[in-house]
Amino acid sequence: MSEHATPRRRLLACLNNVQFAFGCELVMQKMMPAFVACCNELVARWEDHVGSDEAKEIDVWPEFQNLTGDVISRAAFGSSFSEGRRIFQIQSEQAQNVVKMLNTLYLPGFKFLPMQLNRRVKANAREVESLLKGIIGKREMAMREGSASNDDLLGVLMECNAAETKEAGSTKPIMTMDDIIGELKLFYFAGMDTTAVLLTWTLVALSMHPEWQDRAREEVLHVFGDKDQPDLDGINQLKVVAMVLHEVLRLYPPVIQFDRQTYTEVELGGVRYPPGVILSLPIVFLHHDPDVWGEDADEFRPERFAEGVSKASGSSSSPAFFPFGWGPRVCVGQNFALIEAKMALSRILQRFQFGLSPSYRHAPFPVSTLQPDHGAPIMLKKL
Ligand code: HEM
Repeated sequence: MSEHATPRRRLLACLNNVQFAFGCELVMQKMMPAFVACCNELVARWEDHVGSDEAKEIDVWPEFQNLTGDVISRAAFGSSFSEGRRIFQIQSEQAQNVVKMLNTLYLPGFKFLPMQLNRRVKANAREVESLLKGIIGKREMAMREGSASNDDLLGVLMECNAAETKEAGSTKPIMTMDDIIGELKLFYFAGMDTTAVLLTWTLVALSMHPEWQDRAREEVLHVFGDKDQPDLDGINQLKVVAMVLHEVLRLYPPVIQFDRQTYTEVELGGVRYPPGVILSLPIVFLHHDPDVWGEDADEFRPERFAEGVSKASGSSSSPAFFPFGWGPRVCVGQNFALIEAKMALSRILQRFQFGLSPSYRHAPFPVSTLQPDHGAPIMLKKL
């Protein structure tokens, strides 16, 4: 990296290292126990819930939010998991508080008034910061003593930060404590509900299409049998499950659009845009475009992805499948999310048969992600 690199560019380099880490088989191998533990806890809880009854209803949407929150906590903080879990609970509450704030009448300066909600938001923010500072402080000390592990996200970030700081010949760390706290908070927001909605819509789709549920289960049982610790090798062999997840990501992209801002004058589709123009990429519309996907664009047909993502959109020459964004700012957690989803789905398919509850109402609704507006009540039956 050039010596003229700005702190922001170096910070991005750290983030790219995280992307590399999540793409790296060795790091993902180290995170597998966290995934297995959380998925097995979920399956055990569902088994208790169903008991010996014929079939029992469960709203899988909050269940998957808990699962993905737990996974992020464990993957991000390793042994400091319990403090991580508390941070996840507060962050979830903060997200609801933000929605409440957005739903109140906006008055300038409102957020500075000592209202109950404002006080709660500030107290939560202080608690998260202090918990994160505690965890980071402990890890810094362990790094100095040479006893820190780098098999969690915090370890990867701190190790990259130390290496980048050394390379820059700087006496001050490239990423400050506040930067690291900001990145960790971002990982909760970016990685929790996105993966939870992916899993939720997958269970809904497989309930609506039992033939695909059977095919996916057949594959999982073929690869893992009744093994309760699915491994990365097996996860990488799951072709039908991957096709199903891609088709769900196409029909119900968790992030329905993302924006880009021009920083120089650019020409796009014959139109010249000056710097500073915000362009929105409507992922959800592209994913449902019949010109790209064919007349059955709105139908659930995982076989589109049988020959991989690039061949799925037929004759279209431009990329039309963007669930994780595109380009240098593509989602750093896509590998993480897909492994997590495959693992959870494998464990569920091994143990349960499922279908929609009569109380289910299909209402995908964009909040921050494309969420089920009335939850996702599913009937579960032990196999
Ligand atoms: C199904 C699950 C997920 C979906 C659909 C998803 C989607 C996205 C999208 C569309 C973006 C914006 C990309 C762009 O602007 O080009 C993004 C960014 C990001 N995602 Fe994900 N994401 C998922 C899971 C995760 C997970 C599990 C993590 C963390 C463990 C994560 C961390 C991030 C981060 C940190 C960014 C910002 C990257 C940057 O600004 O450079 N995501 N994600």
